[in-house]
Amino acid sequence: MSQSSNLSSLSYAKSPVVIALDFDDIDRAKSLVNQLSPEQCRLKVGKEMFTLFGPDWVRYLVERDFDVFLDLKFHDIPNTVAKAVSAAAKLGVWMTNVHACGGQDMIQAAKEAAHSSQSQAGVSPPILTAVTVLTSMDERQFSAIYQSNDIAAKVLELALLAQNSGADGVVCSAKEAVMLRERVNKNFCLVTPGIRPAGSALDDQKRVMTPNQAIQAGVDYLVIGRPITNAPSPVEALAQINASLT
Ligand SMILES: O=c1ccn([C@@H]2O[C@H](COP(=O)(O)O)[C@@H](O)[C@H]2O)c(=O)[nH]1
Repeated sequence: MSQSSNLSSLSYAKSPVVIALDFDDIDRAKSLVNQLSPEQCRLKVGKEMFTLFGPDWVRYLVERDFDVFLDLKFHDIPNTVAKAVSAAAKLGVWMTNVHACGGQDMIQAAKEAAHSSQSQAGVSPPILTAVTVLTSMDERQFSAIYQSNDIAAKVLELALLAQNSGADGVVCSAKEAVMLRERVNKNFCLVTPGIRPAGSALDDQKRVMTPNQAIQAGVDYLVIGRPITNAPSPVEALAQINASLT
């Protein structure tokens, strides 16, 4: 089945897969991007590629009409985060994010910055998401920080804080999606890294689900890096993931 016919069986105009482009070699990244189309996937630029290659790399992807998630997880005083989000919005990114534990004032400042910058730049404002508890955390690591084993309760607390502060959604594990879907607004967006097709290496991810389990749990966007980028054929790996979504 072709990639486009795989997608036509879904209810999305575009695939919900966001490929995490975590490369230290820009030529390898470009070679992959040049084999992809904006209907097959969105693209995520994180700390590694942004630090190595900067805003020009983001512009390269935006100019090719990809929805770009700038995943820099801002966490600082409100003024600093607002200015960083404003800069991201002016790059024309589709989504950017902050850490929810930066608090209400920081998230509100980020949201206001996203909206005011987009009107100056004449582009749509980026979706603003807030990171709850990293998907690389298990109960052992979590309890060393929070003196509790209840990751789901902290994810819910941070998601409600984010929602009440104006964020459009959260980054969480798909394991928390069913619980969140019952408690957050219908259009609050759930973005989930820690996605592993059955049989894939977990790497440093701890709270994982398969792509289709995540979609069934109510996730909006699946962030997937190494299972695609380290595959013998990343394009084929993406096609198989898209085809697995029901
Ligand atoms: O809680 C989080 C937040 C962000 N990430 C990012 O997602 C990708 C996941 O890549 P994989 O190779 O599929 O593990 C990566 O860029 C992380 O920085 C996350 O994993 N968990």
